Amino acid sequence: MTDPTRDAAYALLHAVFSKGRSLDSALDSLPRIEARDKAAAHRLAAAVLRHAGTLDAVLEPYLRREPPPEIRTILRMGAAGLLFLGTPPHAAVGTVVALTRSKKLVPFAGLVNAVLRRVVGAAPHALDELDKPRLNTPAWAWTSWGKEARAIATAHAQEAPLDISALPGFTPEGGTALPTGSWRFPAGTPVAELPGFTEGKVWVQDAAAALPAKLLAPQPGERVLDLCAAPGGKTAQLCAMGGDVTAVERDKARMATLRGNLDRLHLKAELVTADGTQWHPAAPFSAILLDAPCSATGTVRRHPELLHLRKPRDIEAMTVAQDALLDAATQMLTPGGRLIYAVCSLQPQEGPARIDAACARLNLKRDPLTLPTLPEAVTGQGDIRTHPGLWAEQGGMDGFFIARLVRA
Ligand SMILES: C[S@@+](CC[C@H](N)C(=O)[O-])C[C@H]1O[C@@H](n2cnc3c(N)ncnc32)[C@H](O)[C@@H]1O
Repeated sequence: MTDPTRDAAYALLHAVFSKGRSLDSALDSLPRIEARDKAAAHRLAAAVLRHAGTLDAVLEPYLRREPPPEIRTILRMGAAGLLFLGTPPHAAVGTVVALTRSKKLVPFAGLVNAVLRRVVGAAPHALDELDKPRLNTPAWAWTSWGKEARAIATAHAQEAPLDISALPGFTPEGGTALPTGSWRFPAGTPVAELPGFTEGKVWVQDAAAALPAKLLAPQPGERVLDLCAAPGGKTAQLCAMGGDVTAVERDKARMATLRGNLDRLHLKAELVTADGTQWHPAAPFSAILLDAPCSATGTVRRHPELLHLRKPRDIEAMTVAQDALLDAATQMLTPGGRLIYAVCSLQPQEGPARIDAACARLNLKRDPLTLPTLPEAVTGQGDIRTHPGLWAEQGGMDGFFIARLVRA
């Protein structure tokens, strides 16, 4: 017998590995199945993506030659069930052998059965000697993360907690108050069950993602530009702080999501659907938030497919877009005005290197930041760099790079 969970998990992994799709978009296009099966399939696919390097190292001694990619996926699924999800051996092996047959890979069913039975035998100590963080991280990413690489990669083994931001004056019951002002709930908490969600008092936003708008600190009534705005977590913060916010977003569908999010929170901003590198405001702004598109390597805990899909050349391509947006934002800034640049990336090319280049090319200078509630995130240059290994005991946080610039 095959089962709906294994079928759906295989479909998710096929979409990621063979079609380069994100896990979220693959989940959206699954055929209709029970919510419980869908959640279990998501958990299994995410475990394979998070631990793929470790799973391959466990399987390696039992494979005489490279199996077809479909069989490697099936073996990883069986081993992930056994080693990371506590699936009983007969179920972990039996279901993926049945899956192998149902995918018309019958000649490999014996191999899958034999290899996974060896893993069952080795299971109690199969992971003991392995350098799991290193095995699960591509070499280019590990090298680029410098001395924090091990802490970051270790944190990637866990699902991220659910953080929220709340409107001023609202206290989300049952949440843990974080020093930076966000509220934390355990991973897997259903969003609709969050206190204040249906009343439009809170929105989902990682603790690190909440920092850029706080660091821009708009004055009540100040005209503020949010240049890459959707889905609008930071727009909501800027509005809630009393800013007179203009939110620009290029993608129509994402702008519709932003509009829905602001409506739910009863917040108002001027919404402009436009390419931020082409749009010209009627008057310049004294405060701009540029939360630029990026490789998103700071969000691997939430999107474990990212390290399988991203390649170094994608990061180079992002820096071109980031420079163009920095050029455009500078043109929209009043003399003496401040610009917060943020990316949810751990890659130095998308962070400090973009700011060094902007200061050399444009009429801008770095204005060093302080962050008394998270001093360990402040770099020697006065930028902020968070990563999932910070506050590790409390569940970590997304990786963000944030810099403040002023126009001379
Ligand atoms: C990192 S996300 C922004 C997240 C958002 N600030 C928030 O807190 O919810 C980057 C956004 O920039 C948009 N974008 C990318 N290039 C753009 C451009 N040239 N002009 C305007 N928006 C752009 C993307 O569609 C995406 O929605």
